[in-house]
Amino acid sequence: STFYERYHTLEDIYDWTNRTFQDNPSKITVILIGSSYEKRPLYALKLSINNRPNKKAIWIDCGIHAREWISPAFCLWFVHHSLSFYGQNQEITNILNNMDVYILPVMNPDGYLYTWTTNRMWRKNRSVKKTSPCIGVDLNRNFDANWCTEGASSEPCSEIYCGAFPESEPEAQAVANFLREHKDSVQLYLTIHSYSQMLLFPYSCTLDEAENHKELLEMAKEAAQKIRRHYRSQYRYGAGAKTIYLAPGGSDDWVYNLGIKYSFTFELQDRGHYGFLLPPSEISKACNEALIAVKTIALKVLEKT
Ligand SMILES: Nc1ncc(C[C@H](C[SeH])C(=O)O)cc1Cl
Ligand SMILES: [Zn+2]
Ligand SMILES: [Zn+2]
Ligand SMILES: [Zn+2]
Repeated sequence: STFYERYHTLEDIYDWTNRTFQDNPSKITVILIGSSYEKRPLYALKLSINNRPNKKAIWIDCGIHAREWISPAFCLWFVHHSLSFYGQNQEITNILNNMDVYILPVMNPDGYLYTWTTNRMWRKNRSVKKTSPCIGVDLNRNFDANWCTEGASSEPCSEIYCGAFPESEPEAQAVANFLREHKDSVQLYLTIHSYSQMLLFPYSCTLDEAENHKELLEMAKEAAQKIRRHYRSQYRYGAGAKTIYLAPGGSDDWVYNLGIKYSFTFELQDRGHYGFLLPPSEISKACNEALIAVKTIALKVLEKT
């Protein structure tokens, strides 16, 4: 439907969340995992097709960075595709028969709203610090992974401000708490960003290699190859520090160190032509590419366990 080929306001996404639950009460549950700095709810959808005992799970968060609008669009796209094609598409059927999926469409609702009302290029959350006129923490520098070392800034006015301390921000704390509670069932962590068309995995916070580096590289490579074959788009892939930049405090690194060994950051379309301002006409291609990557990686995780 064309609903999924448009960007949606925060209000629309809350309404969509509710409607999706109402329309699929046996497959969807809505979980309040916390609230934002400005007290907006952080709702995650749990997609669970059957109640097979001790099923494993996938976690997908979107919208950690406010201006990266293609990210929440993908979370909605993923839920829609899963519900529409379960039982028809062999890959999604296989994944959902064996795994539950937690989807957090907007991890940074205050920032997302701000990009609709005030500043389209906003990145951070909207937390206020008494001792500074500047607002916001980069939520992807606020996790406890080499926190606030090189690649982040302790300056509140910086776009990569790490916050007062690890998990100082309620949005980061909500996700970290949920994953700490569910680390034994969540096997695959995906966090969706834009832009630059990359499939990244730990570490970004250090140049050291992750202990399952070869495995992660193989999975990312296979996903990038499938995207190229189906959509002729080039996605670069590799460990974050070498592939994009050295940066500490990211969610993927923290989740990895928590023990969830399959952890990826997707940077979706494009490569800079439109950048964060990817037009709605490009949403379907961008989301279908991301979908291929999610399916490829999820199926490989299934094979391994
Ligand atoms: N662990 C990480 N993984 C990926 C990235 C890249 C994103 C791209 Se917008 C960022 O800069 O926050 C950054 C970090 Cl700190
Ligand atoms: Zn549709
Ligand atoms: Zn980002
Ligand atoms: Zn980015």
